[in-house]
This record gives sequence, structure tokens and C-alpha cells, in this order.
Amino acid sequence: MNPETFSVQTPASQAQAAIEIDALKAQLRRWAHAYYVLDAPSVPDGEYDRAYQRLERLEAQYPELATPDSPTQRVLGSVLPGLAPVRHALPMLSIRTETDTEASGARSFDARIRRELGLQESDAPVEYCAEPKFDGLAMNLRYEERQLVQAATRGDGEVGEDVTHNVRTIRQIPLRLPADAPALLEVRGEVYMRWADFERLNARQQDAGDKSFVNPRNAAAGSVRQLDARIAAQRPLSFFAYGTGESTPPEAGGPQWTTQYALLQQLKAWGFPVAPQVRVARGADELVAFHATMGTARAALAYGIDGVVYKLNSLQLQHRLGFVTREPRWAVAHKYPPQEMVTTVQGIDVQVGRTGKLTPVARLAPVFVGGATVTNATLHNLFELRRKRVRVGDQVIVRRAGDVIPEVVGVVSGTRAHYTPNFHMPRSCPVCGSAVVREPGQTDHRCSGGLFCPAQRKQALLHFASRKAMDIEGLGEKLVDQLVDGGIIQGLAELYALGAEQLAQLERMGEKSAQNLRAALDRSRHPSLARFLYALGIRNVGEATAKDLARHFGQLARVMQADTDRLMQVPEVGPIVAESIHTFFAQPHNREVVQALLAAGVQPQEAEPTPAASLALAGKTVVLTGQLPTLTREQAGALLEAAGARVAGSVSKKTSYVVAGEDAGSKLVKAQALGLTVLDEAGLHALLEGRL
Ligand SMILES: NC(=O)c1ccc[n+]([C@@H]2O[C@H](COP(=O)([O-])OP(=O)(O)OC[C@H]3O[C@@H](n4cnc5c(N)ncnc54)[C@H](O)[C@@H]3O)[C@@H](O)[C@H]2O)c1
Ligand SMILES: [Zn+2]
Repeated sequence: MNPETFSVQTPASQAQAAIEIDALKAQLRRWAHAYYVLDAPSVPDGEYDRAYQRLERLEAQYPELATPDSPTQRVLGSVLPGLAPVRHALPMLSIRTETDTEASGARSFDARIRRELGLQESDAPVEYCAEPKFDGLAMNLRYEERQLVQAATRGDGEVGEDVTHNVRTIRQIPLRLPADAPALLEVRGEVYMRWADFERLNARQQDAGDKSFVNPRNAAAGSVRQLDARIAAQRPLSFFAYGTGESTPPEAGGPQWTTQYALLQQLKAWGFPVAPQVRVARGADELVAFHATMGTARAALAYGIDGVVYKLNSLQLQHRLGFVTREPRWAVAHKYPPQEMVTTVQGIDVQVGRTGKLTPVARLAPVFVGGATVTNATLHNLFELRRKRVRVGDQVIVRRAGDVIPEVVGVVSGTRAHYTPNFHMPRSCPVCGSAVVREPGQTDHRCSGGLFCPAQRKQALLHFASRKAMDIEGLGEKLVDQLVDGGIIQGLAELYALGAEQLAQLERMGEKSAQNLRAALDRSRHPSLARFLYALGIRNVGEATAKDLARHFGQLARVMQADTDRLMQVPEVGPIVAESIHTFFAQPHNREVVQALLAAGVQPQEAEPTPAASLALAGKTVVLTGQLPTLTREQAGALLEAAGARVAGSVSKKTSYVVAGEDAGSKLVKAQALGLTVLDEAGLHALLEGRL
């Protein structure tokens, strides 16, 4: 489907119009079926709306071609086989969408209402109830004798689906009403899914190998229309009330409210969630302001809204205006520019992030979406790309919502005109040429060029300088930016060649701080081997592993030469960690950086290897928690490590001992629950001296 197909040009003849109308109707019916019945839209809403409006325009131009079965004349949707049909006591209608997206939408609505009410220019502004337009699905909740007896979807407006079994599981929907509610009441509102719930659900679906949903509306509709209530009960659904259907008439003691706003406040009092943004707006200006305010607030909302709805506030005047075929005359929906659009993938590029992750990015034919022109959209990783089946030349749906980076949601199916080869991740980093690796079980591809790769340079420098690594005080983010962006240094080793004068010329660096940094650099020249290994930023090598490696091998050269088998002899080093250490040192670039550091005078303190097995606490894992009477946490840890123990941060079944001091918290509780041996400081000394 080419997005330009439904252009504004006028067909040359009535015959041509008839052909286009037929094509549009068929297309809209197909899309509506996928959307309403299968809960799996095949195109973004913007695309559907454009075709719909084109059809409306053609039918207005050639009224003789308009038929009652046209999608413009009826509410689309039908009953899913397996769900019981429900005939609505009062039809559930659609709402007319104002096509002008700018402020004029509100003004033309206000002008029409004033005209239809026969108001003069001198008459007071009309009062409206302005509400967010929630992006979910409409629900009719029927209460008899204040008990929820039935919940039904809109369906075709006349006949909906009975989904009571599922709606009962939505906690936000009251199952019974307070005593002051009328004997008969139908509440109408929107069942929707919050963004966070939607993302969690999709992650769960993916883990279970089930299909994920395109958007929260779909996920909500698909969940509500489950045949099995147990599935719906696991789906986190929410609800906002926005109106009523049939109810006990006022003369029989039914509700007496006079405005839409009062009606909503009453529903709220009876326990229904009502959107906090609902406002009374007087005249077109206040509608325009509401539209603008909500447009700004929209990005930060926990749930999706696709526009706002303006309703005549007076229920009596609403009644006077009544309905046209499928829409009330007294309400209009004013949408926001679509956050999803269709465009073409012109290429797939690979970007390398600060941490070495390779991200495939779709290069797009420019498209205006979510209020900006988008030319690139992320495909996240190779697995996402494959799951979405994106290839160069495809028509894809692009989403840009708020400040979130634009992403490719999926391919518009059936648009691939000819064969295009599948995308493959490059074998070497497009920035530095180092090998690209992916760890087993991981989705991300990474550049293994660590220290060498310009894309990772800043991150590598910051990590190198950090407190637990080389501890170079004063080398922070701002400075690293200047050093790298200014082309002053390219690698780690060049840090040590920086003169104090050179440093003093940098922005926001006085002579004093330049000297301090210079001194910090000099101080860092004799790190422990463990710190040095950790500072290299080898993937999967944290502080603890660095210490294990240092203790086991004693010398840097031995670590660099070790193959994966040798590496796996280090306690706690498994195949994945061994592989990433080996790959790191197998890259000539990385070896060069290490050599350059040594040449620049950095000398890790080396020792004879002490194979852990020969030490008293070899193979033991100890967790420290709370405040010991005399030893600090660091001192206790150092003593334990010197005796061959591994000091871990969290308690598990594998923990050998827990050393607990004053104010020990959850770790102690967990240790006791697991039945582990808990020691105090005296117990720690006993352990170290082999008296335990
Ligand atoms: N992508 C597709 O293939 C596809 C296909 C069919 C329809 N659609 C989309 O569906 C929509 C048209 O469907 P429609 O006829 O159901 O109309 P609609 O969804 O635009 O408007 C009517 C609905 O708005 C909802 N609503 C939300 N907040 C409301 C409020 N405060 N007060 C009253 N109602 C509120 C109700 O559920 C009501 O049924 C369009 O947005 C269209 O893009 C998309
Ligand atoms: Zn690289």
C-alpha cells in the first residue's frame, strides 16, 4: 500500500470515482476486519484515517455513489465467533473525527454547534466538557440492582460481544455500586492498557514465544476478547468511564444530572475511574487551549491518548441535537498528529554505541511523524529485525512518541515488490574493524575493539579512570569530552603523556587543577594487577573477576597468553567470561594499547601466581554485611581475599559464610532463612586462622 495512493486530486469522471470508491471500501473493510475483529491492525491509524477521509470526500462529491453499507455509514466491527452477541439497549456510536488538526478544528466544531443551536453572535459562549480521547476499546457495563451483570464491547454499534467473564477480572471496575446508585445503570467507558503494563506484557509474551502486540489498544482489545477469563485475568487492564447508556428514568427515581461534567463526577463518586484531566471549557478559545495543553501533557501520560473529545456539556441540548447515522451531533474527536506513519526503508546502517553495542538502524525515506521529520529509526538488534522481518525496500510502520527515539514497529505486509536479500550483521566493527562478537544467549552484537574503537573511546577512558579502576581523580566526563572531541588524545596511553601546561589550556581547567590531575595520573602508575585488569574494561570482567585473575595468574603476561581452558581453571570463571577475556586479548589493537600503557610507565604490581587451591579459604564465598566493631568492610574483605576466599555482594545458597556486624539487614535475614553459618568479627578471625 503506497501512502500516496489516496491523494487529493479529483477523479476525472464519475466512472473513475466509482472505481476508486469501490477500491477504498474494499480496502477499508479489510483493514477494519484486521483491526476490530482480529485485533491485529495491518496499517497505522493515520493510514486508515486518510483512506476513510478520502472516501468521505468522494461520497460528498458524488452523493449518488454513497451506499448504506459504506464504512462511512456504519460503525464497523462484529462479533468474534465464540463470544455471545449482546444487543445494546441504546446503540454505541462512534464519534466524528475533526479532520483539521490545528486549532481550527475546535473553532469549526464550536461554529457548527452554535449554528445548530440557533445562537446569535451576541449570545454567551457555549459550555463544553473537554476530555482526553483514550486509546483503548469501548465497553458498556450494565448494572442491575447495583450489581455488574453484563459487560459488552461495541461491536457494530447495535450488537456487541459479551465479555463479562473477562471484565470482572479488571480491578478498576466496581462489581457492585453504592446504595444511592439507581436500580438500572449502564456505564460506558474505555478499557485500555498502560504503557508500562503493555511493555511488560509484550516482554512476557516474547519470553513465552507468543506473539507480541503492536500497540496498547490492540493488547487491550485482544485481552478483553479472550474466550478464557484466566488469560484475561493475567492481562493488566485499566478503565476510564466517560458516559452512560440506559438507566432508570428520572421519573422513576433515576439520575437527575444535567451536564456531562456532573455525570462524570457522579460516576467518580460511585467508584469509577474518571480521567483527572476532564474540564469544562467555555467557547472555542478554551477548547483550543485544552487541545494544546493535552497535546503537551500527552507524552508524559502513563497511557496513550490519540486526541481529545469535545462534548456539549448540557445533556438537554445534547438531546436536542441528537444523532446522524453513526455519530452524535453534539460531540467531536479532535486528534493529534499520528505517532505512527508508513514509509520506505532505503537502507540498514549499523551504529556502534559507547559501550560497543552494534545497533541496526533503518535509513528511511523522510516522513513526518509525531511532530518531526524522521529519517532514521532504530531496529534495536538483529533479533528484533528478524522478528519484524524488515528488509531494504520494505514499507514499514515508524513510531515516534514523545522523546523516545523513533523505532520501526513492523512491516506493512504484502508490500515487498521483489526479492531483497536479508540483512546480516557485519563481521567486523564498521568503526574500528575489530571482530564483532555475540555471547551465547545474548541478543546484542558487540565490537570487541574495546580500548581501540573510537566509538567506545570516551567510555573506555572514563571507566579506566574510575575510582575502582585506576582511580585518576579529576578525569571526569567533561574533560574526557574535551580530550577526545578535541583530538588531543586517542588512546589510554596518551593520557600519561599529557603535560600540566597542555591540561591547563583546556576549558575550565586552572593551573592548580591541571597540576592536581597530573599528580593523580602519576600516582596511578603502580596499580595492583587486579585494578589494572579491571580498568581495561574487558566485557564480563568486574572487580571480583579481576581479583580472581590477578591472584591466579600473578602476572599480566600470563593472563594475556592464557587460552580459554587455562582461564577456566580460575575459580568462578566460566566459559562465557573466559571467552570474552580471550577474545579481548586476541585483538591486536587491544594488545597494542596494553603495550603502550606499559611503555608509558604504567606498571601493574605483579606477584608469583598463587593458585587459589593452595590457600586456606580457597573455593569459599563470604558475604560481609553490617558494621564490624573494629575492622572496616574493606579491611575484612582484603583479609578474606588474601586467604583465598571470594567476597561476594549478595547471599545465595552458594555462600559459605556470612560475616555480620551491627545493623545487618536483609542479607542477614536471608542467610538465616537459608541456614548459612553466620559469623561475628571474632568468628571471622577464627576462620582466617583456621580455627573453625
Ligand atoms: N489501523 C487500522 O487498520 C484501523 C482500522 C479501523 C479503524 N482504525 C481506527 O479506529 C478509529 C475509528 O474507530 P471508531 O469508529 O471506533 O471511532 P473512534 O475510536 O475514533 O472514536 C469513538 C471511540 O472513542 C472512544 N473514546 C475514547 N475516549 C472517549 C471519550 N472521552 N468519550 C467518548 N468516547 C471516547 C470510544 O471507545 C468510542 O467508541 C480511528 O482512529 C481509526 O484510525 C484503524
Ligand atoms: Zn569498534
